[in-house]
Amino acid sequence: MDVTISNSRVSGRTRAPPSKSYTHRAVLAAGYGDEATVRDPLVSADTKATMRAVEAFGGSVERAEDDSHLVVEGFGGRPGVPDDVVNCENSGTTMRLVTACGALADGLVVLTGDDSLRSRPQGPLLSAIEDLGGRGESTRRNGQAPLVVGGATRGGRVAIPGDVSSQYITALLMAGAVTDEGIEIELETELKSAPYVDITLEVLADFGVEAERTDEGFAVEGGQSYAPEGGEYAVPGDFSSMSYLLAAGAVAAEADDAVVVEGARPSAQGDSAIVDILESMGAEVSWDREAGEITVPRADLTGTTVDVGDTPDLLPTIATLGAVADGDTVVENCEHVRYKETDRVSAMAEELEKMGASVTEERDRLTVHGGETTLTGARVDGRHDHRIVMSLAVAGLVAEGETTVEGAEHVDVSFPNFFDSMASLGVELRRE
Ligand SMILES: O=C(O)C1=C[C@@H](OP(=O)(O)O)[C@@H](O)[C@H](O)C1
Ligand SMILES: C=C(OP(=O)(O)O)C(=O)O
Repeated sequence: MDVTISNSRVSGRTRAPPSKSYTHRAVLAAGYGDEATVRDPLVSADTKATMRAVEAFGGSVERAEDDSHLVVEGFGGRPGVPDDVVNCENSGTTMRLVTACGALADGLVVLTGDDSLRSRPQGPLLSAIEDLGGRGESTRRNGQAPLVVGGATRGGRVAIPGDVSSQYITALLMAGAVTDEGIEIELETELKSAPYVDITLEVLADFGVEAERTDEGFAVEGGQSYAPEGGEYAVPGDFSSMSYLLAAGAVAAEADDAVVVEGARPSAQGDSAIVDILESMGAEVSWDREAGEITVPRADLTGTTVDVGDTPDLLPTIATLGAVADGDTVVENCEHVRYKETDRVSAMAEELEKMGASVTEERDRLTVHGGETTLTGARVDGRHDHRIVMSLAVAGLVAEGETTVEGAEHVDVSFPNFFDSMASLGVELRRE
């Protein structure tokens, strides 16, 4: 599907979808347990992949008709051996979390995914599983999926790099809790995307599982059981998804009106940094934390410098904001953003350039030279990547003329009703 966006003004209220990261963890945590209800889940292409994996391991996931909750019957600690290959489609989180879970099976589990997922790095997690006495192999021996894992790993001590994906740590902590020996993780390099491990520790604690940060990394004891208090777990709103709505307000709100985004209760999400980033660019954002509402009026944005070591998913949003702002916006510490659904550093540089922006790309840094030209509508490629699609759609709000984003259906990965939300804020768009 292509979506064509006209230069538009926005105003009114909208609600952020539930968090993808929390939903993945809650569904798998419930899978490791006996039974739990997950309230306000994100039901999207990626989280459905995790739900199917829980079913493949012997659990079941029943969706309420209105998707207001899920009832998950778990596989009770140790996963069964699936009848078939587990297809994680486009979801890195699913593949990493399910790889470590699959290594607990008393048999072999085969994991695959789409073209994008089969090009993302899994090598450090496979090596960690082998070091823990399990089997962790890439069929092509290139550290990428398809993967074969299993061998009923008992846990132990393992060293792993922290600068490729924090999802390896999340995966080992979640699986480690049900091993015999527990897992101690030593970080060989600095941890990037660290707030995502904080999210994991928060969800584990809410499911009654103890894990901790140590001097060397992280540790989880074995022999634990997953069970949320009262049998229920509620998912908070998603700040990465929210970033597009807030950015839309900052670049295109009506002169006398603002955009109000609901579902913004504080949580461990690093991507709530979008509020500070917008403020540092000159937007007057107000966040009522108790009500969970963020209000953003339009602002004349100025460039800023952002280190995205902790917040890789914000890079596409910041790049778009930088293209609209006056002066340079520098995104630093972004090499790990190249290992996502696509290389998002290059993707944003090349697609914004098609709209007339001036951008300098370096391995670990992206500089958007704002204010040099006005953005012009163009035909841009969403790169089969939900975040590239949504960021380019926001740029389209202020570009002269029409912007067509190709492959816009990929928003279904994290924010299935993104274009409905944009239309409800007043964006003029056509889906073809
Ligand atoms: O654990 C998670 O839920 C995620 C961790 C991050 O990935 P990395 O740890 O690979 O940077 C992030 O980019 C991804 O969207 C979601
Ligand atoms: C990188 C992302 O997710 P995943 O790693 O789960 O594919 C994302 O949502 O931006």
